[in-house]
Amino acid sequence: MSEYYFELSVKPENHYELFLDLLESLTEDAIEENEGVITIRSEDELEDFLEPLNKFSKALNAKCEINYEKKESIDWIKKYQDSIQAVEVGNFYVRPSWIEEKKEKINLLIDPALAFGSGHHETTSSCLLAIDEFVNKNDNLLDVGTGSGILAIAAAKKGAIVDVCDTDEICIESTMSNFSLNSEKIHYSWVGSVNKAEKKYDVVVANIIADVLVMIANDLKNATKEGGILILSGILEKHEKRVLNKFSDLEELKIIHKNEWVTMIFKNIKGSN
Ligand SMILES: C[S@@+](CC[C@H](N)C(=O)[O-])C[C@H]1O[C@@H](n2cnc3c(N)ncnc32)[C@H](O)[C@@H]1O
Repeated sequence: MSEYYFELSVKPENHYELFLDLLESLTEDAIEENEGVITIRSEDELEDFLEPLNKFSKALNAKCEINYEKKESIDWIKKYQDSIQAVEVGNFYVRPSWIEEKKEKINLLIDPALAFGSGHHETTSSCLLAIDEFVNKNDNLLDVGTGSGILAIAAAKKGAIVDVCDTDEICIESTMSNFSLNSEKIHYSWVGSVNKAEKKYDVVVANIIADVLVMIANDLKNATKEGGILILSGILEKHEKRVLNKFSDLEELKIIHKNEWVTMIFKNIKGSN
């Protein structure tokens, strides 16, 4: 891509079609027509067009505004990539593929796609901190509402055996591709929710909104082993009490507040609801 391009714009007050015909005969570059202005952009200089245009205007006795500029090119892909930053959360470093790894961190490679979960949101980063603290090697973990798969990948990097589910099929596809980007394996995945879980887990993590967490509370507890850990997030402070009440039969281990978002970590002391 060149550093510069050239832009010629022509705004005839009359004989618009004749000017358009002339420019079409002069160039093979694309011509843009917008509100009476004809514009040509090219990586090649367009200076040679000025003389014929001026002569044409004179011959027609037409009034015509002509502007010619050299402009700096914008690398849109680079601009987009620069707008996406890596984020450090505890021992994790979440980064897109075009940002260099940090050798001293647990790198999570997540390329931004359609699914939620880049690590920048407070709920995701709080869950990452909880995973770092409460997930151990060989734990069986279920990520409910996996989105991009970021939490499941973090757990897999800590040596957990991970299952994922999401009600949105696109998220499962996105999770699969992010797992292969990270050279990690999903043990089992399904489209749907926690009610379809076929076993109990050492750790269940669910970063979904408060209303849904309350609605599926019994299924979340059922999927967590006795003595297992349940990590809940996606809860706005105004819903904190309601969610705490719904899970009051569990032992509260930790509550993380980040801005207006709350993340709760419980131990399942009964093994079921
Ligand atoms: C806020 S995103 C969380 C993504 C990722 N786990 C993270 O922490 O960044 C919530 C995800 O939950 C999914 N979801 C919503 N309701 C669900 C339900 N009842 N069961 C399972 N997944 C659900 C959504 O499709 C979405 O991908």
